[in-house]
Amino acid sequence: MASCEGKSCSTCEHRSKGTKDELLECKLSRIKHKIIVMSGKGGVGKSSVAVYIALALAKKGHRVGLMDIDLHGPSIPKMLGLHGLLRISKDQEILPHEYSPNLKVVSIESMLEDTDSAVIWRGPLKHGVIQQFISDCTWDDLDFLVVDCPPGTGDEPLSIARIIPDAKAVIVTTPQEVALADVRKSINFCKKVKLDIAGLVENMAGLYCPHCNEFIPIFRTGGGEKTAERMQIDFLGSLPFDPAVVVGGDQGRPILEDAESDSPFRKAVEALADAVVARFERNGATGAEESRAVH
Ligand SMILES: Nc1ncnc2c1ncn2[C@@H]1O[C@H](COP(=O)(O)OP(=O)(O)OP(=O)(O)O)[C@@H](O)[C@H]1O
Repeated sequence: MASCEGKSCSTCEHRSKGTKDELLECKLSRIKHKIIVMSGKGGVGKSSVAVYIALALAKKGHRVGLMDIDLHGPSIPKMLGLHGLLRISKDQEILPHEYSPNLKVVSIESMLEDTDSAVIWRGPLKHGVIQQFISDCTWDDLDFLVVDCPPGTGDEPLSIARIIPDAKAVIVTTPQEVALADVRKSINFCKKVKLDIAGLVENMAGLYCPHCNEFIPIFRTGGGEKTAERMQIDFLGSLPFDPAVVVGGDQGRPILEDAESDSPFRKAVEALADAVVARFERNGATGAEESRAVH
């Protein structure tokens, strides 16, 4: 079988003659770094973290794909103000939404006629949809693929860990000590499915008062860093709570788009993207090796 060697998979022999697995392998070989964003529990801001990491990486000049596999509650198109169904090319490839020249986005929501319809699929069917998403998408060459999973350790994270064996997990948590149990659950899941861990991100870590700029640690602070240390995984960074993130998410206009903004949230997102790049380009011990040391 001829390899793609930089040509589009839609024209290489994998599409017409290769097996599904060959096509998938071919597509994955063209994506340098794969990030799976996950969390032990819902509502910690996992999708927002996925969106802001992807946006910040794209703004720094990396070619980024953002994939929403939260099949039961996809939120990424809404957060980015993307409307309409995904188009299918004449070669039957899925054409992602082009949010910006460096950022392409696919979501299950953009494949459904009725976006309010509840998706009731069982594990094997979900696995097939996720596999097809990756192998049938025209991603071209990417520096980063950022995958947003539903909360918990169910079918979707399991499928994606199997489909993309060289991915690394970014685990999102909030600063409270009680979040520790959920982080431990995510780490155990990664160990079980042999998914490397890139590190931990703490979200909603305090609020800067919009009037006096005083820092208010709503959910306490520093819990994420302490947790990462205790679990022997990398701490990638902390994002403050910013009411503008909620408004931006609801209006489909992420706050990084505001060129004037010099907010603590924006600076924290940029630092987080730098930490992600450093983590993925660093040689040496992998997250899995580090997390294996956790008892
Ligand atoms: N740092 C932040 N500051 C302010 N609001 C935030 C922040 N992070 C997330 N939010 C808001 O919190 C809400 C939940 O965020 P999000 O949907 O990203 O969470 P999630 O963990 O992906 O949820 P789910 O469990 O449904 O997948 C959204 O309204 C989002 O705008």
